[in-house]
Formats: sequence, structure tokens, C-alpha cells
Amino acid sequence: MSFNILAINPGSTSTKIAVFEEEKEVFEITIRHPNEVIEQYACIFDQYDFRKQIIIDTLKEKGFDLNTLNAVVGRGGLLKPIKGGTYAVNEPMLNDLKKGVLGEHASNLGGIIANEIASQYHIPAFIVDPVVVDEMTDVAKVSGMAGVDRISIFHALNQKAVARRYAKSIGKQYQDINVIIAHLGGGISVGAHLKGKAVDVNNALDGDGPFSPERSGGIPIGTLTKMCFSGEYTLEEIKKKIKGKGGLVSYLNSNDGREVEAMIAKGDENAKRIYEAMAYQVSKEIGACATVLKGEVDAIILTGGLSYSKMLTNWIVDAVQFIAEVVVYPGEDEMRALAQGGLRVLKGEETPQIYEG
Ligand SMILES: Nc1ncnc2c1ncn2[C@@H]1O[C@H](COP(=O)(O)OP(=O)(O)OP(=O)(O)O)[C@@H](O)[C@H]1O
Ligand SMILES: CCCC(=O)O
Repeated sequence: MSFNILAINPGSTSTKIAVFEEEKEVFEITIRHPNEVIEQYACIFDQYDFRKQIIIDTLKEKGFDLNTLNAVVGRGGLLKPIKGGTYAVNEPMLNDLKKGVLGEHASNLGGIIANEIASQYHIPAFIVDPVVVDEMTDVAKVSGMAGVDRISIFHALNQKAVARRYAKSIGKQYQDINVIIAHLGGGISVGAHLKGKAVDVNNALDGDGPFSPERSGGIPIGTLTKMCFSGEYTLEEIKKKIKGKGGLVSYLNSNDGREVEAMIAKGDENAKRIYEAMAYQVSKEIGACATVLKGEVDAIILTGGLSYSKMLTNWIVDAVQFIAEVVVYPGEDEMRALAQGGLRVLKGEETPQIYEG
């Protein structure tokens, strides 16, 4: 018997859906949501009906028969910290996704919508490697200020998918290799993966690690603290400076690597300095991860949309190739990773994990 899986990946400006027949992608569709539509909703959960309906309508337009599905898999969101793997959607998870226990993220809707569609067709719903996957060692969690722990929030789904892909390419299992993975997207996360576990990674959502197209990354906290108490900014304004209007946006008013490269091509020296600084910070973070793995690194993997950029990846390769071979997997393969996570459970290769809440 072959299994059919619907994968749902809600992002900040789009919802991606894909149908897989086992490993084979039948189709993938990206439904874009213009800013003026998204802005009508006060919080992520308020978008639930609109996003669910648009998925069902799109599948109908495509002539796809939902009765042929064996499972629905959604990208999981800001749950309480959990270890990696495939999780069956359950009540504690739905409650936490609705409440946004760790905050608002479009992927909070993934599990909720997957569950709604799956229950109509009496099939299981799963989430796979949500952004809160936490495999950090105890020592990595110490921040330097009692009461403030370092937190693992990163592109777990894509990082683990590319780690498995690299392992397969060298005839090994993810559990047998040590890799450093830099996901270079709208947000940037750099993870040290030790034998199948992301034992250290920067929190890509909250002022930690390298800056990214839209996020500030870690910045000098003394200066930030003064800004916070200057009376010049509201809490919301400061949060926006860290996430949304930080990074490339704050310096160059663009979150698009291609636009920045066009500025550089026209001779804009400041654009070059900032873009190179982003590569510099990513390289430094990779160097830090090499120490976490005590120098035993099989490969450094660059992935995410910015990895399409030769300019950026060349700077990084130049700085870190002394550590290990650098492999570039541009873009992301999250839809396949979601489907594969569901498939591993349907085939009995993995037992679904239970979210305790
Ligand atoms: N060929 C390219 N050259 C330079 N930059 C590129 C290229 N293709 C995509 N990018 C940049 O990649 C970034 C988006 O990456 P990606 O699509 O992985 O992000 P996202 O999915 O929006 O966010 P995230 O990866 O954090 O979830 C943008 O800055 C985009 O301009
Ligand atoms: C933190 C991973 C997902 C994102 O960048 O939004």
C-alpha cells in the first residue's frame, strides 16, 4: 500500500501546501497572502478560518480528492520546548498552539489546521520538528545572567532535513555524523549537530546569533538597555527593531538579498560593508559551533534562500573552510521534510512522540 500525505506549512506571508505519494511530490502550491489581508487580523490564531478555507478551496480547484489521504502533517509552531521528531497532534498541543504559549508564529497554525482536516477524514494529524525543538546541552543554556536561559528556537525542520540529506549522500545516518548547519533565510540560525542532535543553536527569533535580512541578532545590550529606557520607543517599536525591522532592513531598507546585491553592483560601498558583515557574523557563529563539536566536524552545510547567493556563500566558505568541507544546499525542502516525517510514522519506522504540554 502506498501512503498519500498532505503537508501544510503556514509562513508569515504565504501558506504552502503539498501532496506527496510516499516520497514522490504530486504537487506543491504556494498561496501568497498580501500584507493588507494579513494586517486585518489582530493575532495569528485569528487567521485560522481564512487560512483553512483557502487550503480547502485550493485543493478543490486542483481537483484533489481529500478522501485519498492517509495523513495530514503541519509545520509545528512555538510550543513548549520538545525534542526533535514527529508528534501526533493532541489536545495539550492544540491548546498551547492556540494560546501561543511561547509567542506568535505563523507555524502555530500548522498543527491546528492539519488536525481539523485530518479529523474530518478520520486520519492522523502530525507535526514534525517544530521551531522549538530543544536538544541543547545544559551547559549551552547558561546565558551569563541568572534567571535568563538561552533558548533553542531555530529552523529545526530544514536543518534536520539537510543533515539527513548530507548523511545519505555520504552513505551514513544523521545519527553518525557531526555537522554545523547555517540556515540563511529571512531569519538566520546556526546549529551544532552532534550525532543527530542540535546540541547548540542561536535563538533565531529573539536577538541571538548573527543578524539576518530582517532581524538584529545579538547586539550590545548596554546600548539596547539605554534605548529601552530612553522614553523614545515603545515596547512594540523595540521588538520591531529586533525582529522585522532589524538586520539588512535597518541598514539598507531591504530584506531582499538580491536587491542588496544590485546595490553593491551599482557601487554602493555601504551595502557591501553591511552584506559582508552578515557573512562575517555567520562565519563567526560557525567557528563557535566548531568548538562545541571540539573540532570534530564532518561538514559545514549552508542552506536557506540566501545560500543561492554566490557572493555571500563565497565570503563564508573563505572564512570557514579550514574547519571542514562546506556543502551548499540552497533554499529549503520543508514540504518534503514534513511529508517524510509523517511517512516514517505511517510506515512504522518511527513511533510518534507525545506532546505533554
Ligand atoms: N539568488 C539569491 N541571491 C541572493 N539572495 C537571495 C537569492 N534568492 C533568495 N534570496 C534571499 O533569501 C532570503 C529569503 O530566504 P528564505 O526564502 O529561506 O526565507 P523565508 O522562508 O522567508 O524565512 P526563513 O528561512 O527564516 O523561514 C531573502 O533575503 C531573499 O532575498
Ligand atoms: C525561527 C525559525 C523560523 C523563522 O525564522 O521564522
